[in-house]
Amino acid sequence: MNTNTIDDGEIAKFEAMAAEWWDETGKFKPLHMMNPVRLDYITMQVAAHYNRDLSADRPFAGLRILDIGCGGGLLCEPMARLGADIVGVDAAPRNIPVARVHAEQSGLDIDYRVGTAEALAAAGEQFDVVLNMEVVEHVADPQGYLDACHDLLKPGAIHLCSTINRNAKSFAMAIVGAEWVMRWLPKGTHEWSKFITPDELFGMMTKAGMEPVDRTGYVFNPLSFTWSMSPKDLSVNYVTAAVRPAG
Ligand SMILES: C[S@@+](CC[C@H](N)C(=O)[O-])C[C@H]1O[C@@H](n2cnc3c(N)ncnc32)[C@H](O)[C@@H]1O
Repeated sequence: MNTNTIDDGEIAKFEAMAAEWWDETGKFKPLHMMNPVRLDYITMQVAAHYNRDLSADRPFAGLRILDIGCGGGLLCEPMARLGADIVGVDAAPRNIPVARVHAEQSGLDIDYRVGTAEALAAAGEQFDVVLNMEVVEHVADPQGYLDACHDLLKPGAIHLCSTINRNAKSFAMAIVGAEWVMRWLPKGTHEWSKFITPDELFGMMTKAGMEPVDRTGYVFNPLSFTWSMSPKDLSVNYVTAAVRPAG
């Protein structure tokens, strides 16, 4: 594989915000608000795929999980608490010390590294689960990125990927609403043209060699300020599950 998924402009945006990862009222407020619903989806999909009992003490013990584009570790930490052997990788170097310090303060053992999916894949690393949440809309060469994510899956492993749909509503909600009106994110955090429709994402995953198995929306309620899952409404934010065939 010969790709470079790093978009220097995107990495610079995240470098500038790195200190704010764990500030629930700061620039990553949308991810903090979204986290409970994302985690429900991830835990349910992983538990179902590997037949794990979520009422057990460390239900993900023995599972090697990669969180690619891990940012400050908002997803790595709950995975570590569930017992997973978790590796968090991000292309923005400033994110990694922030993630490491927070994990240390939380008493969690997480392997954080600066890097990319393609570098890990070239090194032959493989995982039982690849988490790929809110990253694909920030990379250069999304197809090359998903090809690398495929290679990072052990045969039979599961890939969970969330992103933002591309349509008039997502422009209104994710850019005008979140960046210009609510000012949750700095203007320019998202480029509408880099958003990906669910069909496009499934097409790229299939081309990469994965078998898509689920797609679900998550929807923001502006009255209750909460997020919920919606199997029918994928008009803005959505998450997908796909597997690498076993043989
Ligand atoms: C919107 S944040 C999502 C962070 C985290 N996945 C979460 O959902 O909490 C996108 C992250 O992807 C990282 N990123 C962007 N391009 C990347 C690439 N090519 N390879 C790895 N990480 C990348 C950014 O540095 C940033 O931390």
